[in-house]
Amino acid sequence: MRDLANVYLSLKKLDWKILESIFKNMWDFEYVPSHAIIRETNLSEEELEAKLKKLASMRLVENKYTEYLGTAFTFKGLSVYSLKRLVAAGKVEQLGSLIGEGKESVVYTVISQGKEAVLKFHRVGYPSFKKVKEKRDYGTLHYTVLTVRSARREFQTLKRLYGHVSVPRPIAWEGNAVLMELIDAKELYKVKLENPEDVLEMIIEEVKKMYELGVVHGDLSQFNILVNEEGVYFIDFPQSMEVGEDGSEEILKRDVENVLKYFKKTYGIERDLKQTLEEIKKG
Ligand SMILES: Nc1ncnc2c1ncn2[C@@H]1O[C@H](COP(=O)(O)OP(=O)(O)OP(=O)(O)O)[C@@H](O)[C@H]1O
Ligand SMILES: [Mg+2]
Ligand SMILES: [Mg+2]
Repeated sequence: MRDLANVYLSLKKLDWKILESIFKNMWDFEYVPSHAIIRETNLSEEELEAKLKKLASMRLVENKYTEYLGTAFTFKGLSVYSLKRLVAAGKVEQLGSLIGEGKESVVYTVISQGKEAVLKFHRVGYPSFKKVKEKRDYGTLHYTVLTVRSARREFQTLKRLYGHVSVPRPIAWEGNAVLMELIDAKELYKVKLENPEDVLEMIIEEVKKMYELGVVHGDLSQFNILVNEEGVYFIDFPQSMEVGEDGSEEILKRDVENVLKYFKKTYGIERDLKQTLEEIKKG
């Protein structure tokens, strides 16, 4: 994913058409059959096969021969195509630098409407999709469909919270990519707080507001809270849940417990879990 800009620039019009066709059809096929792409691109069988081989050598697609030739996006392929859609929509002008590469995402800075912003590419279930498939029954959906869902969930949750809770402003969502405001702040675990009691209160206040808006973060910890002089910010929402959804109370408890444990371990602050949860839930 480090060479995303070069890959992007090397793709020709016809390559983009093929990627577009895979995107359109990936909801219905684990491997999109070549005939579906041929119908949309007017390429011959031989031309398409040659193109798909080239795209596979660039690690943008994975081809599979069964009764017919089928193809599916890799994480990189879906990401570069999602970027293309954001560029086409006028949301991204320039790709910046890679600022984070984790299990579940690759995060870049970009220039969006003249300002620096964050572009997060989701990759849930990648690369061990087979395991995911065994655990929960997704039928023959390709894992790329799951990454799109995860991106959509993050975008929708940010939209719901922005303006009420301290989260980055969501700008756009395409494919597995979420474009949002860049927060100039550091992860909580990297910072030595001078006023940890106040910061903990601010965090609990925000969790309470989220709860009032019907959202449970789902992955709250010192890694997904950013802090600067002005306050605290919450990021990383693909696991977010609706209040009232099955299991959401347990997840809320885990979220709050993570935060309280961190403040106890790092700053020796004692705050009762049960009481804190009651505070969050009382209107
Ligand atoms: N809006 C933002 N502003 C500034 N930095 C951000 C923003 N969004 C993400 N980051 C940075 O990118 C990192 C990864 O983002 P995020 O936590 O959303 O993804 P992740 O999938 O949890 O990554 P991981 O696989 O490491 O768990 C963050 O820890 C943060 O450093
Ligand atoms: Mg994170
Ligand atoms: Mg995460």
